[in-house]
Amino acid sequence: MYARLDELRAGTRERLAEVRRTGPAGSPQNRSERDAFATLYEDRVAQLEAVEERLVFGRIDLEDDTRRYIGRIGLTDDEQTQLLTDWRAPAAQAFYRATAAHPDGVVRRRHVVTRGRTVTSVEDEVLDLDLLTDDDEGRLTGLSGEGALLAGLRAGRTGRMGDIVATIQGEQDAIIRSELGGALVVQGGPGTGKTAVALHRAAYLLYAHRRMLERSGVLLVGPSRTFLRYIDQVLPSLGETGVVTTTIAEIVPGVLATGDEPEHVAEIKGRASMAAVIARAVRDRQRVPAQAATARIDGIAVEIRPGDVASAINRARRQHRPHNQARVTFVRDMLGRLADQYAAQLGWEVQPDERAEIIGELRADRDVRVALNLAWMPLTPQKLLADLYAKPWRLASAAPDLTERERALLARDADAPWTAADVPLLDEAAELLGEDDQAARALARAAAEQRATEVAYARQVLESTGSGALVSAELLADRFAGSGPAMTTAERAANDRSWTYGHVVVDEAQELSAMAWRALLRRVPTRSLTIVGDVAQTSASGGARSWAHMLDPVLQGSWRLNELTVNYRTPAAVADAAVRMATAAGLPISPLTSAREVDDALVLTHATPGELLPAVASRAGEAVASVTDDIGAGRVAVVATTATLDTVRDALVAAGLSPAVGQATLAADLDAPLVLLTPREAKGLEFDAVVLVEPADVLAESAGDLYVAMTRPTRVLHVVHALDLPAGIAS
Ligand SMILES: Nc1ncnc2c1ncn2[C@@H]1O[C@H](COP(=O)(O)OP(=O)(O)OP(=O)(O)O)[C@@H](O)[C@H]1O
Repeated sequence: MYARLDELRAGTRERLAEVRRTGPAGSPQNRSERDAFATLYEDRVAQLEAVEERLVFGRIDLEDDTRRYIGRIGLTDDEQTQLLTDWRAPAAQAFYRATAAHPDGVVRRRHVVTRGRTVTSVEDEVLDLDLLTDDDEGRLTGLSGEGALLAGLRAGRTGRMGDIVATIQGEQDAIIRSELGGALVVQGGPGTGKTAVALHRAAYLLYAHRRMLERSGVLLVGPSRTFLRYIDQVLPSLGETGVVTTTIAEIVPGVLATGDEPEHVAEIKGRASMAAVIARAVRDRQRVPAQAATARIDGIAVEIRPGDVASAINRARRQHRPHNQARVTFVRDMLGRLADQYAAQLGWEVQPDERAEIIGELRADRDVRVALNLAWMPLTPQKLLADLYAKPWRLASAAPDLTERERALLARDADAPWTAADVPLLDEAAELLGEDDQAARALARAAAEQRATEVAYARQVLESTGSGALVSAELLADRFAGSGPAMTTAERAANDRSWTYGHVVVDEAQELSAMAWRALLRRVPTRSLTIVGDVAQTSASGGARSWAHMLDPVLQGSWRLNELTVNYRTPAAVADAAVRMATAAGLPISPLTSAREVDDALVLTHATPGELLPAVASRAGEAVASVTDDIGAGRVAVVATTATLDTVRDALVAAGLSPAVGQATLAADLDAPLVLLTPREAKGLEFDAVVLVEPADVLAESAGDLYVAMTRPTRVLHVVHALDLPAGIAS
């Protein structure tokens, strides 16, 4: 298999070199065509490089005496005989699904473990009952490929999530291969593989529906940049590089949300009722003046009269177009009325070209412009929202249903930085305002004609080179058309606010506010979604405690629920303590079975208030030393509330430990052996060992956060406390 892989790599590199050798000569059309082919081959080289580790991980022996090897990608030899079956192909499904009760034609399943290009072990499961010996009996139930699975789970954390293709379990496989259409919700407790499943599903859908998804693209939404960095190697290792990843805070291109704000302010901004507030704020910018204004053009006076403005506004609104586009109608209408006033004063019959001239003069007149702008202001989303927050009377008019106190909480300076919760509101505003798109529409018409020619040409090229399996004519035409380096679908989608994706995957979806859902659903009109999360791990006060409560209003009840129940991350003793705590705190937890036991996985340390911090430092030091001893590397996190973060850091530094701190050190934090995080920053991540500081403080902020913090470690949870332990932790 590796020999074949090497051949393919060499062949693709040769073709790439050849394309590059043709040099920069030729027409622009030739050049962009060459760039497009170069990108195509570069992508292929990158894909072939990325599958080096564990290229082959499985084999199934079938009833008809055939054998099928399962791996990261499909490989055929020169005669097109299948050497390796892509894990996503229908022919690979039995590898994940077959059980002794439903063997699906499989008599034996083999898990192959490799290091580099060497096979280090194989593990067989015999599914044909007739071939079983008594010793095998016990292995009929439980986890598939248990040895390979447990070895994978025991390995030290690297600070980056890895893929799980070799050991996907039955209940996970069913979700990964679930049909593309509709909204699929995956609920599961901590460590049940929701993130892993979401990523593998994205890779699966791109494989199974490539024609459809390669041009529209797949969007993956995660809770934070740290989290996106944590998972950023998984899709490339599965041979997929074209997925756009983002957070809600980054969903509007060009808007940088760097500001922070209290939870209760973000909660107000996330309410569904804010959609109506934004809509009213836009309408408020279409105003009839209290008095007429007068403008003088060449000594002739024209009046901008309230009655005229009112009727022009009504006519423009009847078009139901976005504010900035409807404004064009409003202005044209008003200029016509003013031209009539002007002409009536001339004393002669005005001819059409003279009338056009008058309109031109009126349009250029400063007083006319000011009066028309006051009546119907061209606006950007940023200007609308900044004015709304900065001017109490605007907010009072747009948000009559908020209390005075709530409105006061929203008040801020016009130049304050945007926060994450502002971004969906900006998106809402962008939708209602629209762009002034006259020029854009003319360009689009010309582009569409050009494109039809390009697609036809690309189809010809593909037919003559036989590259049809790698890329479609439409995609290749897109790349011909891009000037400079050929843009991929992902790059173009990420830069376009109004891009609509073929599928959207949302992780930690329980945190999304109603306004965030509106912004997201705008990007996937087909409602083809994978929504994963855990309603017990919610921390945002605008987030969900029940999927129905969150999703029914936005998806009109049209979604299907799947549950994951086996916890692959956390040792049983730690998971049990977390579940007891969560139950005592009344969280809506999912059933959770741990895949493994680890000795001494839960260590409780009680200290006096004065000794708390030294005890934390000493536990952290021990944890770093012990995971380093065990596995040569490893990751340890100290988790503490925001309020205590600084003192905890000082204590760690005083003890000679230098933790990377939370989101502030984005580049360093995931690779550092020791990090200091708040529970929210730790969400979605995992570590070998976690030192949890004063759980009662965490609980006081949010029970969901404590549940998250307790379920991050793969080996050991140290709980260090001076206050009483929250109920349930100590059994
Ligand atoms: N089938 C599997 N084979 C091997 N490892 C697995 C499997 N399923 C999950 N894991 C591992 O279990 C750990 C937890 O998975 P993941 O982070 O996807 O869980 P999660 O449900 O998203 O957790 P949380 O809700 O706590 O963030 C990861 O290290 C993942 O690689």
